[in-house]
Amino acid sequence: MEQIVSSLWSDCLSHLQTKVSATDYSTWLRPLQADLVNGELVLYAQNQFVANWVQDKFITEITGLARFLAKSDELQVSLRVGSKPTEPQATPVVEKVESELVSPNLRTGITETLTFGNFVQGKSNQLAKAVAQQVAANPGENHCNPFSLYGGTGLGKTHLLHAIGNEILSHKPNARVVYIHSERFVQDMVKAIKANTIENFKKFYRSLDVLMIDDIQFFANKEVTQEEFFHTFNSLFERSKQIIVTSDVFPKNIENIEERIRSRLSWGVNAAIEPPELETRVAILMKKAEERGVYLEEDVAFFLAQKLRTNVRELEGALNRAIAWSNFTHRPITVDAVREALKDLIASYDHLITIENIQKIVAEYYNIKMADLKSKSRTRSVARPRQMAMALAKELTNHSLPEIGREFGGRDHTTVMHACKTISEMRDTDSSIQEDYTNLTRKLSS
Ligand SMILES: Nc1ncnc2c1ncn2[C@@H]1O[C@H](COP(=O)(O)OP(=O)(O)OP(=O)(O)O)[C@@H](O)[C@H]1O
Repeated sequence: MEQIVSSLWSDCLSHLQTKVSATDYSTWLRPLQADLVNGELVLYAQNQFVANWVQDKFITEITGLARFLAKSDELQVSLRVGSKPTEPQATPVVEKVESELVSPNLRTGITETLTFGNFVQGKSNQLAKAVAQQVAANPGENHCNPFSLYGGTGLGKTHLLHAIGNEILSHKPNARVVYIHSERFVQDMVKAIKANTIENFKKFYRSLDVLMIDDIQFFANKEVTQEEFFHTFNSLFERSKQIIVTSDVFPKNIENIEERIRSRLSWGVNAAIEPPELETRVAILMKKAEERGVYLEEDVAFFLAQKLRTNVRELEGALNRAIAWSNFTHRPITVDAVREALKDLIASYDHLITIENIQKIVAEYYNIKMADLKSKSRTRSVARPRQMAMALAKELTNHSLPEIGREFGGRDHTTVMHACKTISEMRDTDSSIQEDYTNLTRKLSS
């Protein structure tokens, strides 16, 4: 028991040493004495001042680490003033913690809620997901090691890493699996060098079963980190331990990373993740809303998915804003409400749609000439599409009414206003106009 506590606490100290300054470590943390009392990790400080300081500044970090290392989410950590009693106190609860402490497992940085189950699959990410599932089923197996996942920002790379981690741990709860963002890896390494604990750092990363490093492009120009990563990579790879990295571009094209690392990253398997297509964006929104216990109408999901086209993180952010707005105002989330609540965000996307583009798509859709939309003709076959194009220009761009009028053969702003009003009213009463409107917005936004 004594040995278990001291090993848990010394492991905690080794990690803390790489995370806090050398002064903090030697002043506040190293002098603490540890004991297990009724299944709780009790830290003894020599006086109240030290106890308060550690409580304020370090208790969250210590608790997190102790739970990871003990693999017990229930492990409590508390501070007391004084010295550790010579006779350790034990109760049956200790048995549980004790058995957990001896296991060599480690689960660091993995978010339990990011799983394969809540990763929405579409054409853009199905290969990446399939390879990720294969890696999770057979970590360390040669042809999938290393696994490099690459693609633009906010497209689900990190989500897939966590999903792999969770899947592996669900089958092998004792596996030592670590997820770390590359910037954090660099920071921890710098601290370890300063604190003279780099050997612990190296030992730690080389002892893992699965190492996942996110956004590895941040290693660019960091020669010392690259050197350490290179040796960690070799050490893990030689022992068939799984390495997974993500990057914003194809690994061979990451700039300012040593060639020997780039070439190693292409040894195994790589998969790209692309921006999701409209239907997948809608499905993601519906899933995220469901996870938050919110019912989202499909037309709202379509509206948001049409507006925000390239980044799932922003799409999710927009949904969160809409939900917050609805909670705050006690109003339901409708298309009009979302349009109003997210005006600024939507406007930033709208500049991508031009009046000229709208005229072209509308003319094609109604099989008329673009010039007709700008002409003086008042025949119905031209006037209605013109009104539709004006309404879409008002809806999907940031142009003012006079600006829109000018682009339609120099018409007055009241004509545009009238067109918007007519189309809006007809959408409520005439299903074919509503259908045209939906089809056209989809064409313009995808
Ligand atoms: N297919 C998907 N299904 C469900 N959620 C998704 C999907 N793709 C992305 N997300 C969500 O979008 C958000 C952003 O994804 P993530 O953080 O994984 O992006 P990333 O590709 O790692 O971005 P970055 O390169 O900026 O780190 C997360 O909340 C994630 O859960």
